[in-house]
Amino acid sequence: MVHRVQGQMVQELAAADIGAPPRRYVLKEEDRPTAGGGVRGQPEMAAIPTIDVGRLGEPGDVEEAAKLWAALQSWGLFTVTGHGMPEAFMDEILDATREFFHLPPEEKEKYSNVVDGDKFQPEGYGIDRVDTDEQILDWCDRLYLQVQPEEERQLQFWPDHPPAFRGLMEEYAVRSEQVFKRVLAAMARTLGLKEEFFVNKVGERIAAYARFTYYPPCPRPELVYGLKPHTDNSVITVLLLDKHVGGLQLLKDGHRWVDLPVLTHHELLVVVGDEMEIMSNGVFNAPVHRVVTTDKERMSVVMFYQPEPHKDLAPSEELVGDERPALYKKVKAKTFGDGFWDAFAAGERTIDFLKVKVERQETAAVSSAG
Ligand SMILES: O=C(O)CCC(=O)C(=O)O
Ligand SMILES: [Fe+2]
Repeated sequence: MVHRVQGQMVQELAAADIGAPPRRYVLKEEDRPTAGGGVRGQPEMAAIPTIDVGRLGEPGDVEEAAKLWAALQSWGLFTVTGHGMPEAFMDEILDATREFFHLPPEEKEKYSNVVDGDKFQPEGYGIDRVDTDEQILDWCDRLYLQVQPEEERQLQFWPDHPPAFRGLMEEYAVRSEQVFKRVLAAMARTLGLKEEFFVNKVGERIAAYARFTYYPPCPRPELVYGLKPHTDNSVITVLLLDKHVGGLQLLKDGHRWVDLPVLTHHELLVVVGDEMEIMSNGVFNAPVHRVVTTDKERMSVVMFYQPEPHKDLAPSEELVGDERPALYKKVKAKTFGDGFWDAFAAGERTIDFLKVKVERQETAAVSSAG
């Protein structure tokens, strides 16, 4: 893949008071958030289920587990309470994120994701990868860091400012992983499997990546995406969202965009990712989602949990049978993870881009005709 010169930081563009977003950001009419009419397409507000993760795995959690199952089947995501994180701590993380993005450009560029002149690499600060001149760019800047396993941290990309940033992220990595593990155990149990089932599949040295996204105020929100439609490159994703400004939308039933509510009570959001879709043989599906912008700045801190890179990703045998043949081919976790960046730049799902879905011949039709 040829890496083009990476574009400008969106935050600087927005600060230049340009009136309208440059051509590189403007969506084709049919892709705009307003397609379907009205402000932001006037999507409906999703009634997202809330799961108390503190209750999952405790005696008598039957009701909570049933809610989890229903949430996964109808939405592929849910909000989370009972995560044990103090409110002040969650606020501090979002405050530190805001402080980082509000640093002068030259301070942030110390952590640039462009190295050797024009070579993009995922970790660090910048915009997402630009592969072609035709690619329509998202209205956001981001900082991307591997946080687990600890030995894999590339601390040269971890901001020194604000000074609290590193300590907060170290603690958040631990606490967020607890949520991840609890949810993973509960998901296995909803399938009648042992609670270690998925944890064993992904390995003990789970990879966690943090994405801090900054969506600058946009002068014409109806023309751009904050973040284009995608599914997550994760087993599951744990999100800490801006508690003042919304923008996250979900594609429901394959055709209508619904707004996710602003989470004002220190809830987290958990989203099923592509790797879980494959491992569960499509019993759990990764929801397509996107972010639309407004005239206000917005932030999110998102943790992607991925299997150890050498692990195979494949439909679990326990979830494959005559009634439900394997829907996905086996692929190395690392191949899938690397493929995500190509797919994302191209605006495609990794599962489609890497052709991981099993193409079934029309055997039923043939045999019934024969
Ligand atoms: O900013 C958000 O609300 C969601 C971001 C997201 O979907 C992602 O980082 O994968
Ligand atoms: Fe996402």
